[in-house]
Amino acid sequence: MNREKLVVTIVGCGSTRTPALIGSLVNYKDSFPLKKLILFDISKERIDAQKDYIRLVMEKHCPEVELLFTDDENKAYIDTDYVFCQMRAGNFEMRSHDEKIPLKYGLVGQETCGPGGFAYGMRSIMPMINMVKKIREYAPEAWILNYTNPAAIVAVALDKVFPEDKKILNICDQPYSMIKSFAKILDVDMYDIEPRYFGLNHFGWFTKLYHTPTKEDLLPKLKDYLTNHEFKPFNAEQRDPSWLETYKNVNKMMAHFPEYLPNTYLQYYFFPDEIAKESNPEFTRADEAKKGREKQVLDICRQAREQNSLEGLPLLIGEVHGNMMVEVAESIAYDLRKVFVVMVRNQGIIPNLPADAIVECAGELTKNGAEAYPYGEVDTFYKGLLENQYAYEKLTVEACLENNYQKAIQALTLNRTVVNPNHAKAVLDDLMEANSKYWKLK
Ligand SMILES: NC(=O)c1ccc[n+]([C@@H]2O[C@H](COP(=O)([O-])OP(=O)(O)OC[C@H]3O[C@@H](n4cnc5c(N)ncnc54)[C@H](O)[C@@H]3O)[C@@H](O)[C@H]2O)c1
Ligand SMILES: O=P(O)(O)OC[C@H]1O[C@H](O[C@H]2[C@H](O)[C@@H](O)[C@@H](O)O[C@@H]2CO)[C@H](O)[C@@H](O)[C@@H]1O
Ligand SMILES: [Mn+2]
Repeated sequence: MNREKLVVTIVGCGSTRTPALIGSLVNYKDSFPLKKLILFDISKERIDAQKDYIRLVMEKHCPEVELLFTDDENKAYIDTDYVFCQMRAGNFEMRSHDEKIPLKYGLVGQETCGPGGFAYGMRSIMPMINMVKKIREYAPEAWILNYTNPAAIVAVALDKVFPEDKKILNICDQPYSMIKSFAKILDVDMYDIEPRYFGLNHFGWFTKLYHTPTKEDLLPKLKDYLTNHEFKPFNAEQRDPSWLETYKNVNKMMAHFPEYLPNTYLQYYFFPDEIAKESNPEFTRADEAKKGREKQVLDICRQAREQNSLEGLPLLIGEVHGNMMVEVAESIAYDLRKVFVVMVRNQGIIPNLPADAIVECAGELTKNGAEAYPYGEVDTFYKGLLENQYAYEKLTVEACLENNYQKAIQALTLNRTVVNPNHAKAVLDDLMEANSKYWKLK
């Protein structure tokens, strides 16, 4: 395969998902060949923590690829073709506040949903806007593939600020991860499943699962299986308890609404009280991820640095996040028209939802970006849920861009995990205090 070699920049390379992303780039080096890999982060400390492992892996598997590690945003985007963006404004320290503060008020504490997702969105919007501006200074034609969360809020903000920039694609790996889990249950190849899907990011439903070799819709068969089997992720043996609980709640949601298969994130919007009550305010997902993935990856990187070799160390591969990032870029780079659940401006894909909503639906990734399949109108139940959630997203972005406290109260009051304006005010004031370094509303 003789494909043009590319320059890729990873923003937020200090992410503990980066070593596995490097493994995915190695995995796909023939079909997504690199000329240069630029690894950028604002924290030199976090770059240095993983640099040796990454360098050793690339020297072993892709010695021809030029590597640049930098904390200088004026070096990060020179001649780049693809920007993989995975920053976390405020790091896990602020994620922990996002997840713990709402629990003080009996509200869901979560990374991307509810008041935690609101606060995270308020922190992420300006750094993401500044990043796009900086990229466009150096690489006006580069594709910006954004994974930074909360993707729903970030996507609405970037679309509002850069409406004419056609080379920004926001992406979520949860549908991809769920399809991988469906494939294991159905005993088919995940790449033979072509989904149909509708909703917003972290707030959507699978409606069809076409098996491309037979054209059969496998969703009825999967739903039948899930009536008497717990839904488990494909990699259940490696997942932390909170994720297993999350996947199990899909069964619970389908008991009420059996028509479509819900994204796991809908659990927070249908069962907010139960989930808040079952949460441990001393040990939330941020703590679980630090104890799990973060510790495992940093230990491997530390050993590589100390021994200056990969001896006895695994080649980490991103079975979901990393592989998907590369497959998305590959499909765009070489116009492969691969089908993903993508985030696009609605504009009639779902005619009875706001045209400016950023919806999640199935589509093909081409050299011009996502070509979404028209979905059609959604029924009243879903329309009510989605219009309410999009109004929350839109008001959150406006509150941030206008520093508007009242719009923040409206956004949180609309959010299905909050509802009561007394709770909205209490949690907003507490989150604003904790986030005073990042955002302030008047
Ligand atoms: N879209 C999806 O489905 C999906 C999937 C997985 C992770 N994520 C998101 O990816 C991001 C990374 O999460 P993680 O846990 O892998 O990473 P992490 O929290 O381990 O590290 C994030 C890195 O971002 C860096 N950073 C912060 N602000 C930055 C800025 N302005 N410019 C450059 N770098 C900056 C930090 O220094 C840190 O090294 C988060 O936003 C997370 O929610 C999204
Ligand atoms: O709690 P974390 O930090 O482990 O993951 C939060 C992210 O969860 C989703 O992505 C998951 C995916 O759903 C899961 O199955 C597994 O493969 O890891 C993925 C992340 O690499 C969600 O889509 C993201 O938005 C969250 O940030
Ligand atoms: Mn996601």
